[in-house]
Amino acid sequence: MSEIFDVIIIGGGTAGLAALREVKKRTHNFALINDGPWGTVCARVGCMPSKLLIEAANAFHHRSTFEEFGIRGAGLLTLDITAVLRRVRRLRDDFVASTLKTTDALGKRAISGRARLLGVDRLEVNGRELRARKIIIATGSRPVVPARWRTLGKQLLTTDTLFEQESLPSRMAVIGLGPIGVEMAQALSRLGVEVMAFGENNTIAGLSDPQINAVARELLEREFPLYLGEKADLDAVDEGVRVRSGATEVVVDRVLVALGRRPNISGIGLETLGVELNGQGLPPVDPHTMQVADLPVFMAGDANQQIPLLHEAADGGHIAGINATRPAPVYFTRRTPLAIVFADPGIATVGSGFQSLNGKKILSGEVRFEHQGRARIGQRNKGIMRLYAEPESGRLLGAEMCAPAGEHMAHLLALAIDRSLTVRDMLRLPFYHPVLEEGLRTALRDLAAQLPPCGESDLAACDAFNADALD
Ligand SMILES: Cc1cc2nc3c(=O)[nH]c(=O)nc-3n(C[C@H](O)[C@H](O)[C@H](O)COP(=O)(O)OP(=O)(O)OC[C@H]3O[C@@H](n4cnc5c(N)ncnc54)[C@H](O)[C@@H]3O)c2cc1C
Ligand SMILES: NC(=O)c1ccc[n+]([C@@H]2O[C@H](COP(=O)([O-])OP(=O)(O)OC[C@H]3O[C@@H](n4cnc5c(N)ncnc54)[C@H](O)[C@@H]3O)[C@@H](O)[C@H]2O)c1
Repeated sequence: MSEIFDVIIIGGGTAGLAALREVKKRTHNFALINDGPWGTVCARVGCMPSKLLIEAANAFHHRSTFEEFGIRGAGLLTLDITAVLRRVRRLRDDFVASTLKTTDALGKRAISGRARLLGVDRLEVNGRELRARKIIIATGSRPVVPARWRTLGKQLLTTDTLFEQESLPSRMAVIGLGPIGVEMAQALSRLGVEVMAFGENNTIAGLSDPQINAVARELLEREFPLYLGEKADLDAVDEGVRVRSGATEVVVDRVLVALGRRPNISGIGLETLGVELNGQGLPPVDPHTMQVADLPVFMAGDANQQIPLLHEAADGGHIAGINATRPAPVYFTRRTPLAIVFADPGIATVGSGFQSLNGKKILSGEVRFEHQGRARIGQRNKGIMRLYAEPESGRLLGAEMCAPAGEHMAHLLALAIDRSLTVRDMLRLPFYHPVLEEGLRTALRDLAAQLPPCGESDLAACDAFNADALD
């Protein structure tokens, strides 16, 4: 007779750990199975090491503002790239260790091995069959690398291998300009690598508003060339790797491939669940319960390909963990959409992005940061933010931006959208002076000018001075 667990979680990443946190509260009869290294993609090879590299790159890049501030000698500063990468790994190891505390404490209930489903209540791992009343699939995702490109060997990097490098080459191509490509291309360029970036689409970093995209492109192009609108292809040549994209052909030392990520579902036996799988081999998953069809099976995190972001993986795992330990699933309302790309200026989409409002009647308000007072003070006066609102009510619906302090502005806007605040509600809030958020207020005023006027006794009607020092 094989063992019967209340819950088996497959995948010890962020979604799996979030599920575990909930499952543990309700039963001790569970198992967590993880294939490959423990420690989560986020901490090992994702969010954390990428942000570590970006911070070092931006710190070095700030020397370009020193002369204007009156600080001399910036040209004498040098970069010890080996030390930069060593720090990335040192802090990365610390972050990984923080996640291992949870799984190390599980003892025999943490199983290292590759799980394969045998049905809705059975799976196989390390040649052993386990049974479970409920199963949570949280197997994450991995970088897409075309089979033909794999022959490039060590000349081809992904974010799985980038942070393990001891040094960086002189010339690199970054292929794919989604969030990963944009973040890493800018960081590598700021760390002194000659970067050439290729994207098959004309839009970058997940943006959909053409005006924001145009500004983001223009700002990045000041730092390194972007070749957009054509699929890139690679070949090994004597001098390195040849990248071809439309009429462009360049030879580089190494290539960072950032073509997207694919759910880890091949060979895990989803076909044994007895539900129809879509073209990508995925079963139907309710984003409010994380349940797979009406089965005692749940699927969370990057594995279900719904919203491949850390906080969404954590939420999905949380929901799956609760629902896998209840007789009937609870329906959860998901958070206001928020996606941030840690470029400089910061790129973000909040609430409904421009594309999702396509065809709907909306008002848009805009600010450009060239003349914004605080941004000029800090030499950060680049970028644009556009807000979208409902014409009748003035309710904020969404925003896209490539703006200084974009990650913080995006959170403020997410709060406003989540609370269904209107443009006037927001203009009634305090804006300290001089702060970058006054730029956000300018965009709100742009929207307010398109709405029916409010009364004189309402501070929301407070106009701009049209003076850089005061707005
Ligand atoms: C470079 C990079 C930067 C990122 N930056 C950000 C960011 O700044 N902000 C943000 O929100 N998101 C970011 N992300 C995305 C974020 O990291 C992911 O959305 C998140 O880590 C997904 O967590 P998960 O639990 O679904 O998967 P994972 O953490 O990948 O966990 C899945 C686990 O399941 C294991 N597994 C797979 N198959 C099996 C099997 N058959 N049996 C047992 N175990 C299996 C895997 O080995 C893995 O350990 C970034 C991602 C990358 C790659
Ligand atoms: N800051 C963040 O929140 C953050 C950072 C990094 C990653 N992530 C998450 O990780 C996921 C994966 O990121 P990603 O940037 O790898 O994927 P992505 O799918 O967003 O972007 C990949 C891009 O590569 C392009 N591409 C594909 N083949 C190509 C080719 N041959 N030549 C040129 N371009 C090609 C695609 O058109 C696409 O635009 C994202 O969806 C995101 O959710 C988030």
